[in-house]
Amino acid sequence: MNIEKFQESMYKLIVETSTKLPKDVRRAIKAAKERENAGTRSAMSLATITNNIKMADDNVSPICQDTGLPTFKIKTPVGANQIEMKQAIYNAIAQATKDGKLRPNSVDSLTGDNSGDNLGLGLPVIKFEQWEKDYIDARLILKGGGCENKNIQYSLPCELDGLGRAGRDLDGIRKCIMHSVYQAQGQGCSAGFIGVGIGGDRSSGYDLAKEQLFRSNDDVNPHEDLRKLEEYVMANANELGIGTMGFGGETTLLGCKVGVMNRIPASFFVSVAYNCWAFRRLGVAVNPETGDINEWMYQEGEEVDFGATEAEKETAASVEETNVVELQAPITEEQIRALKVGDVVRINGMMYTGRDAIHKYLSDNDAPIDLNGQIIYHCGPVMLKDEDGKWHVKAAGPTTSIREEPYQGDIMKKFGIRAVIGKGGMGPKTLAALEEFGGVYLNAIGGAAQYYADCIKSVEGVDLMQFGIPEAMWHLKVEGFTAVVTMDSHGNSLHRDVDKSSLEKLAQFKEKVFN
Ligand SMILES: O=C(O)C[C@H](O)C(=O)O
Ligand code: SF4
Repeated sequence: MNIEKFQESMYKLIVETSTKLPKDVRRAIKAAKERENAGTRSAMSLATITNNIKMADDNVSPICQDTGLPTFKIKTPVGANQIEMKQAIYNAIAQATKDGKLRPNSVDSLTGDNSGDNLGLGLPVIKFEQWEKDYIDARLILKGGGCENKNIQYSLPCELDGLGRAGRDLDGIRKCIMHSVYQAQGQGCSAGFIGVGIGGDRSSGYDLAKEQLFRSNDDVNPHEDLRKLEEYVMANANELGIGTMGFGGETTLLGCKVGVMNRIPASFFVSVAYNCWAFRRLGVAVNPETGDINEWMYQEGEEVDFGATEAEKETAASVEETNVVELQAPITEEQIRALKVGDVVRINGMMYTGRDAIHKYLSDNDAPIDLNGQIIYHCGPVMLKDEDGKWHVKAAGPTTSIREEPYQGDIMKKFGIRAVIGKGGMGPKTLAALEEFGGVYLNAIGGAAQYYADCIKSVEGVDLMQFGIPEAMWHLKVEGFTAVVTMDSHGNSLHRDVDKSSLEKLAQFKEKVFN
């Protein structure tokens, strides 16, 4: 095999997967967009999402800043040198990271050190299998952390919120799947895709669930019962009304694929792998002699192009109908108290990134800069340094805020921070702090990393670089950065409301459907 050529083919697969959504995923997003009523928050979010997909296409830049945990599934003809292929994949991963197509995402679990090149113990994941065919089938999924955290595994029988008992039968499985969509809310950047694995043990069950994410979203399950189950979930999950980013709306789920394997008598697992709308998985058929790509997978059918001008117009139009407030830090308590859930804010000026490592750090240490009246952005961007040592933002969407729940309220009070931007919402502790102190939670559109990178006009500095690129505190100057107030200083939370109403709707699916 021409291994240099194979490495080049793997590099192409990585770049294409990170920057261009496959056609089956685009079709699902397009259909969701057509279902959503113009002018709603969900419609506005979907317009931002499609606009972002288009920008990623045009810029050949990551669709989302979290380029995930790369997982390769490779089938090789008997005799192919898998050791050599593995090294070529490592090289291609390191190169794609250097080129800003992947965020350095490989972190030492104990020390927190970022390897900087996406390599390290156990990463990337590469699963080889041999087969009788005469070509290499190489598939890649880049599954981000926010949606990965919303995976869930049920051990039947069990009691489920809203649904009651789930027994060891098809109907119990049905309840688990409906519950899995409910518990994800908008935190995994809904609308999402789910892969479900029935049976196995805890680890093979999850593997089976993830395996389902490699099926085309348009296929039909050949197993009769599973086909019925998939169709049932697709027909009913949207009734939960969680909507894009958990804003409420018509589309919550874009795909559901279910697989089954045997189990041992005592165990009955239903494992669900949740994937965000930024469903980045592609595949190629490679010639085992030349290393060239013969064919791309998941690319049947017409091009689904999200025309930028049309999307931009729609985004702008839906924003105009809402109350738009301009914000510039430092922000006063009075300005914050004037904001209400549902308002759209447009931010100009400075904001500072802070996510997991920074929140932990700030709870024990002083801030490196004066944060009084400032805005914290829950974001781990993709950054590149040019020859002059200047940093450039390549992708910069929000991260899931709920992880900072234990710290957020205390830190806002300690440093006088008036606004935090993130996605998926926060819990009761933060809501109480916002009310007491005069703060606001702003929801940006998860995954819209190109859209927000475009709003960032310059990088003015960086602190705490020892935490690595995604976790450092970046000083960003923005223009026209748009987000929605979803938690205000009057005790209102859109997230709490959508959770409550979707739980009520979930209870409508309590009655037996399958025997
Ligand atoms: O790590 C990130 O940038 C985001 C993460 O994928 C998330 O959804 O929270
Ligand atoms: S931020 Fe959202 S879109 Fe990006 S990887 Fe995380 S869950 Fe997916």
